[in-house]
Amino acid sequence: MSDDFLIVENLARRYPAPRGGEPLTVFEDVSFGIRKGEFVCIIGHSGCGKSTILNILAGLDAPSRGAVIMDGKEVAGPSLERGVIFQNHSLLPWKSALRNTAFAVRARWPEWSREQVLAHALRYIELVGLKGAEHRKPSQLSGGMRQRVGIARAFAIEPKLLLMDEPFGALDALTRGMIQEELVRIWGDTQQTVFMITHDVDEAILLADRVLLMTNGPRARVAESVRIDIPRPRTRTEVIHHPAYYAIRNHLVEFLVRRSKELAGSAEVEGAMPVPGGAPLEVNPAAAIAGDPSRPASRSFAAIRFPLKESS
Ligand SMILES: Nc1ncnc2c1ncn2[C@@H]1O[C@H](COP(=O)(O)OP(=O)(O)OP(=O)(O)O)[C@@H](O)[C@H]1O
Repeated sequence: MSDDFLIVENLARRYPAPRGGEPLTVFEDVSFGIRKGEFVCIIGHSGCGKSTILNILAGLDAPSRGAVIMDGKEVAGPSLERGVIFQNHSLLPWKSALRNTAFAVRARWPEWSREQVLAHALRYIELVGLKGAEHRKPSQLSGGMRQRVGIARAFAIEPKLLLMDEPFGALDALTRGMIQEELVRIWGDTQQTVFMITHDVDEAILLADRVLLMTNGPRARVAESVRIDIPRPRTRTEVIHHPAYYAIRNHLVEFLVRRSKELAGSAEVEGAMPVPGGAPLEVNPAAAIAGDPSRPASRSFAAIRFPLKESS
């Protein structure tokens, strides 16, 4: 029996065809596990079903087939045990940064006193670097600051599982980099279990313990689970100098450019057969160069962000 904290078993999501006909199978046979305290990113082309999977993990959507088990219990609806951060932080516009965070904290621990709630919320506001701006309303904050409030709010309720749907997608590169590093630090402090969608290969390498790679839809599946074998703590500047960095990066980019399409919709393609139970193939691109830091790193890919907006 698996000792994973989160178990995703043979998940499929189908939608009825708009005018009769064959239903649309967005993904099927999606199976993976996440250990407690693990940071897992998922990458795949636009439309393969990443947000749908995240919504199912959150309990905001239901699968057509399969199940999600968290901490031994089947996920059957939304719960404060799972915190979600979306690209649009959805803050309450009439409440300050502190009150937005406190609002969630009160919902999580209704028995707490007002002082306890505010002190707890303030701790997380400080953790995301917003001390001094805690009384500002969302309209008085920059996009990056608003996203930090969203992160503070999600971490403050100390969910058992934190789900993030492209949380930095709307931010400029500089702000994005700063907040990514803050997230690395906060995650290091809190050891949350995290599942995050990103289109940014470098972001995934900086943040994740493992990256799940999805084939193109329809009938998408998680084909590979790629280990990011780079020691922590990681910083953006140091991570790119690690000997394993380009091996990992090239593997991820190569999957997205070529194999995500080749493996799409078919488990019969040679090399694409998932291991029994639909679990993804375990890959460690760093293993080949482990113990050989002198090996020259290939730099064959320039900065690439996904999606490339293509169907299968
Ligand atoms: N209610 C619905 N009815 C029919 N099809 C739907 C519905 N909701 C989503 N879909 C389809 O499901 C597919 C997966 O959508 P989803 O948003 O999960 O993809 P994604 O991988 O997160 O995409 P992106 O990277 O662009 O955000 C899309 O093709 C979408 O058109």
